[in-house]
Amino acid sequence: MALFAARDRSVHSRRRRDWQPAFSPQAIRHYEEKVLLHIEELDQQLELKAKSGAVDWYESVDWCQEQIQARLAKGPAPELRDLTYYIMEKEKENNVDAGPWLRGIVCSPSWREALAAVLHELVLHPEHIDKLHAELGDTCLTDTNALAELPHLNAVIQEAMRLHPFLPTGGIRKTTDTGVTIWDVHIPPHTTARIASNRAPPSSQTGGPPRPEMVRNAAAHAPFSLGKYNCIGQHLAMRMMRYTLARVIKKYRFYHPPGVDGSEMEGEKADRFTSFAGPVPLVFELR
Ligand code: HEM
Repeated sequence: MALFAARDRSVHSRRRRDWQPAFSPQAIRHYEEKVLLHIEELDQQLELKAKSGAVDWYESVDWCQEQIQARLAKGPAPELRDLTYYIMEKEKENNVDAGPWLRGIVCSPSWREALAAVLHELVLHPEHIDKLHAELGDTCLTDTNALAELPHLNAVIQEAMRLHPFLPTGGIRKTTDTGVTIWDVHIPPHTTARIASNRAPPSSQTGGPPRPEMVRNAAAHAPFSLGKYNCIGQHLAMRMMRYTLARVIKKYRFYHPPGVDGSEMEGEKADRFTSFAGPVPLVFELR
């Protein structure tokens, strides 16, 4: 059973405690060496295609994921500093075969779709591409601390995740023996509830990312969910996104090819974004 599906609190906490060391800052620093190699490969793919016209963003990301799938098929590197090996070994102790759903996470639609959302919003609001390019300036593109300090880069990522939530309907939660009252609504005991994410107005109405003056309560935006079941990979995911975007923005210009307007990811269609699997055609040009 996948970690997030473990509804028994004590089972979940025990398994999550086992996972925690795999997401410690030291462990993440170690994976980053590998992540940066994959970003380098993605960049090479983009550069090749930039020379030959339109690029479907997913096609390049899929290529990277195929490389990861192939590596997983060979079996994870048998050392405890390898994320997949560590988790599979820990889950074996819990009698769980983590292989199938771990593959789902590592090749997760979450971060690739979050990145597609950022690129989509940037193409609709290209003035932010220029602003990000200026903000990046001489920043070292592999310095995670420096990238984490860039306010516009982080605001753009957050705003794109708000407009295109990975889980538009929120995660599933079950009430305990007493039920729960939220504002004036009582949810009875032992009831499964799905919490709707904040429905965001389309970016054409908000003027695109980011609009700090529109933020009334920053805590209302929780793209990685909250509490004991929140995303354990969120710091890794944010770092991967910052590295990838910094590289792409620094090196390329990108826009929709003629006849494409991005409407596939807007309006009502955006509500189905989680399962969005269509092409995201963008033209990439070397700066
Ligand atoms: C932008 C990228 C990502 C987004 C938006 C995201 C979002 C989420 C959300 C909303 C949840 C909570 C689900 C719930 O409430 O039931 C979750 C859980 C989880 N995520 Fe992520 N995630 C991302 C990337 C990752 C990565 C890169 C990893 C690991 C390498 C990861 C591993 C997990 C795990 C293991 C859980 C279950 C945690 C638990 O139940 O204790 N996620 N994620």
